[in-house]
Amino acid sequence: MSVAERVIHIVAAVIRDAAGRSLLVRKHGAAVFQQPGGKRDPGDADELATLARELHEELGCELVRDSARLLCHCSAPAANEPDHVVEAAVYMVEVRGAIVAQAEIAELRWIDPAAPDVPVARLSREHILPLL
Ligand SMILES: Nc1nc2c([nH]c(=O)n2[C@H]2C[C@H](O)[C@@H](COP(=O)(O)OP(=O)(O)OP(=O)(O)O)O2)c(=O)[nH]1
Repeated sequence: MSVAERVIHIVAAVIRDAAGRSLLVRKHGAAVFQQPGGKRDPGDADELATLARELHEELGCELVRDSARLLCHCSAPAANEPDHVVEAAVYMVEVRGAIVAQAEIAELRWIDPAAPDVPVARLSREHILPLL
C-alpha cells in the first residue's frame, strides 16, 4: 500500500448544544466516539455536500449550510482503520430537525469538550475538542 492509500480524507462536524456540549457518535463495531462526518464521495460537489450527506445518513438531520464555519484542518491515526491516517476538514455547524441515531450509528453522546466521559478517537481528543 502506498503512503497516499493510507491517508483517509474526511469532512467532520462539530455540533454544539446551548450548554456548550458537543455531539459525538460511535459507529457499530467501533470502540471510540468520533465527530459525525465521513469520507468524501466522488458525487459530492464540495466538502459541505459531503457533510450534509453524512449528517443525514448518521443523524437524520439537515445541515444548515450557511451556518458552517471552518474550524481547522487536522490529522491523526485513524480510529477504525489500522495503519491509516485520517486528514480532516472540520466545520462548526448548525443542523435542522431531530437528531436521531441512524442505522450505522451504535450510540450518540453529548459530551463536555473539556471532560469527555466516553473514550474518544485521537483526532477529536487531541485536535478538535481542545479548540472548543
Ligand atoms: N467520521 C469520522 N471519522 C473519523 C474521525 N476520527 C477518525 O479517526 N476517523 C476515522 C474512522 C475511520 O477509520 C475513518 C472514516 O470514517 P467513517 O467510517 O466515518 O467514514 P465513512 O462513513 O465515509 O466510511 P464508510 O463506512 O463508507 O467506509 O476515519 C472522526 O472524528 N470522524
